[in-house]
Amino acid sequence: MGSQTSDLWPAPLASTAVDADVRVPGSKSITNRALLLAALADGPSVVGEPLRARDTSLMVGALQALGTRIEEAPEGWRVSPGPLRGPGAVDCGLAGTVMRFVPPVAVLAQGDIDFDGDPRARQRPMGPILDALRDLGGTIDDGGRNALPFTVRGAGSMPGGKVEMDASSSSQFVSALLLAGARYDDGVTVHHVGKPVPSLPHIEMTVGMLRERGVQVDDGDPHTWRVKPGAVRALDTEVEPDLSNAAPFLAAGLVTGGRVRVLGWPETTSQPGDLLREIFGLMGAHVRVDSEGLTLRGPDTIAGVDLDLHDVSELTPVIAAVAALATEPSHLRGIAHIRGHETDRLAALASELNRLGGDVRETDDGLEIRPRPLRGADFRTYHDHRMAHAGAVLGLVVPGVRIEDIATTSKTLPDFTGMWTSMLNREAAA
Ligand SMILES: O=C(O)C1=C[C@@H](OP(=O)(O)O)[C@@H](O)[C@H](O)C1
Ligand SMILES: C=C(OP(=O)(O)O)C(=O)O
Repeated sequence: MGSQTSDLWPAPLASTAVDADVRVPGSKSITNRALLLAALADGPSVVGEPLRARDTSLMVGALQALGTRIEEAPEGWRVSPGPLRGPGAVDCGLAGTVMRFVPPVAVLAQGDIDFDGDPRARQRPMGPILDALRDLGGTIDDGGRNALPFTVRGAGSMPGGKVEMDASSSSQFVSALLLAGARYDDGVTVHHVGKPVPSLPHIEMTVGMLRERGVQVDDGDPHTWRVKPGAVRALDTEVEPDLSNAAPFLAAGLVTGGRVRVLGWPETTSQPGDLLREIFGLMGAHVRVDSEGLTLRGPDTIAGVDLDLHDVSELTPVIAAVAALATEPSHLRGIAHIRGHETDRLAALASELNRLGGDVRETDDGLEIRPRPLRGADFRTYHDHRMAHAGAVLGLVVPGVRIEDIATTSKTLPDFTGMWTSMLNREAAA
């Protein structure tokens, strides 16, 4: 990969301060939860304004493989639940939300469901969720790998009950059990044991979306979540813009000292990307939300930050890119688990920022970034959409950055290059 020139995208340099309105498509995390809950619901519903990207197509394909009908509707996708059944095959691609969220549904199907994904997907942590499903009464044949590929031998129902699980390597293990748990005979009680669970806002998103659909969830005790058995009510919804995918566009305003407005920023949200307001504010940006959206105005110089990103770890690549352009050192902490994301993001960020002449050191649980003048080079992305976003941000101000496999952005933003170019041409990127 990356050895051929055709794989390299010359990242556009910003000739002036960016000044643009941007519309980002729907949230990956909300779209895939809404689809899955619609497939488990007591009637048909519409997922409006969904994200249409690789991760959400994979979720659609997975649910269809289990017997759900999903069709185009004027507002988005109409989901008609059917009896869950195998045999079937699920391609997880590199989507954490598919490989973690769908097996707890597959145990409810009648028949065998085979799961596999991209080569890197086979290395992403799966053990805790597979063990938990077995403890709750499911049968999974993984050849002793505790990882993809595996077969869920669906029995048509699932006992459920109480389970202990170490979710320190991904919050998605907890979300996965909660999302399907209402359909288990005894519901589900998940008790986390181990180092702190990362990305807690994503678990809060899961709990909120379950409650919106009438599912009773008790999250009052520390490290414990209880879902009562019962129906998941069908609900027509509209997906919010993906605030994590807004990160590179806002960063463009920040690093060029320009202005970027992300249209339709929700007033209240469970998305961790909302924390960008605070984080980019600490880095010197002026940020304001009004009825139109969020407007960021970039500073003359970028401040260094010392941040624990445990709760918002998917924002790390773009924050690291901005930190490399600051006037002071930064320390990003609490993110050991992102070594298990699309790639080992700590290793990838250190290696690519240093390839551009940066001075970045990996720590056990984060990165130390000491800004240095950067120079153009080929920026590797390791099949990671957010590495590509980081490279594009750097390329705005560092001449000669070429990004390997920019198409990897299709995981969550198929038209990333179109949106990026429109932003630089001062048009609203729709
Ligand atoms: O539940 C979700 O939709 C997600 C949870 C988080 O996973 P981790 O807890 O593995 O970081 C996040 O990083 C990922 O992008 C999406
Ligand atoms: C970690 C991420 O994705 P996934 O849902 O595949 O875990 C991400 O999008 O940053």
